[in-house]
Amino acid sequence: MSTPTRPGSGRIPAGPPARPRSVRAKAPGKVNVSLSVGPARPDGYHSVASVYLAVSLFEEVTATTTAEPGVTVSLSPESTLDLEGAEIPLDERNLAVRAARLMAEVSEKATGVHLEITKRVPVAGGMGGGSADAAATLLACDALWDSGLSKEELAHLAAELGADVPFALLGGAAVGLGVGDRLSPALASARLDWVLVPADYGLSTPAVFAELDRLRGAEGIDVPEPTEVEAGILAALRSGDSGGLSHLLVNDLQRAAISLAPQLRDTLGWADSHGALASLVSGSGPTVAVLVRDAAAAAETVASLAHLGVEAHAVHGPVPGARILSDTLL
Ligand SMILES: C[C@@](CO)(OP(=O)(O)O)[C@H](O)COP(=O)(O)OP(=O)(O)OC[C@H]1O[C@@H](n2ccc(N)nc2=O)[C@H](O)[C@@H]1O
Ligand SMILES: Nc1ncnc2c1ncn2[C@@H]1O[C@H](COP(=O)(O)OP(=O)(O)O)[C@@H](O)[C@H]1O
Repeated sequence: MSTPTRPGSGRIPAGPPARPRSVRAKAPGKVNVSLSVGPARPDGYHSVASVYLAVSLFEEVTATTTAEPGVTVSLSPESTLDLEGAEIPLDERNLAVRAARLMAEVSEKATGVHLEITKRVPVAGGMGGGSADAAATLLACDALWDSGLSKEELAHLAAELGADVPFALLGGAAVGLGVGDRLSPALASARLDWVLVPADYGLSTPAVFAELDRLRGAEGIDVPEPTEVEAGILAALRSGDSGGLSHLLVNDLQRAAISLAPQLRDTLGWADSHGALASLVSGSGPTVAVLVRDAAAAAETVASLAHLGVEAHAVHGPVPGARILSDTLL
């Protein structure tokens, strides 16, 4: 994969372009339909084999050139999440800010930029919301600064930002190997319906991986490779066979997430006794992804949960990866 060259070396030149410009992009959240986790590697990451599915809950990022150099970020009041308790850093730790800075390093015409993020994907929920922000920002800044990076170059930058960022760029369905960043797109056009049940707390991804290591103790674990399970999942995704898929969902991180948040058992149990085809914790959790028969079943499940005071989301997948929505001279 080619590495973009870095003319700016991280320096963001002062001064606005001739006319301010604003680019809006969106990128989807994801569910890990399968997630097999191998042993910890020397760099602290774990090898994984995962089938990713992009779902119809989108983050949006509007990148606007500014007169001041540097990158600033804010959260849009259009966000559908309750952002009160969500711990989203609004400084250089924000994944969108990191994405803009990285893009500035490789863009001749980088300017100061303000990022406004519309949050819809549960924060620290195992659905890759921050990764979607980063993917949308890469695409928006690429357009804003006429960087003209290839898909390959964008994917390379995405992998520098986090294991899940390349998939948020790509979207659809894909098998992820390595740390999840080595992606092979899967043929999947049939629609699958899900209900996403967010929790009112988050789980830290590194903490969940560490808990899995603790629970496994000295168990010998092999580096995961795609098996018949992944092949079966891909076949089910191709044909939209939700019944077949329901027997194949697997997430090695689920027991670690449950160990840290035992109340997850209640959500999984509720889904199984209320008509779900299957349910599993998404990624490192705590969002629970419930596979249902069709859109009507999804609406019924959301309504039943609403009676219990739980706000869930009816979504479907696969959906496309990061896309530009608008590009405006102000
Ligand atoms: C578990 C998964 C499943 O898709 O998603 P989430 O539940 O976070 O959405 C991913 O592997 C998360 O990807 P992402 O959230 O991008 O992780 P990163 O920011 O790159 O890594 C955060 C930390 O998670 C741990 N980590 C992440 C990925 C991986 N394959 N092995 C790991 O051990 C490492 O401790 C790393 O320092
Ligand atoms: N743009 C962002 N949106 C949400 N969280 C972010 C963002 N940038 C950094 N973070 C930090 O990353 C953590 C994990 O974020 P998120 O992507 O929502 O969850 P997950 O990794 O479980 O999919 C958050 O708890 C937050 O501290």
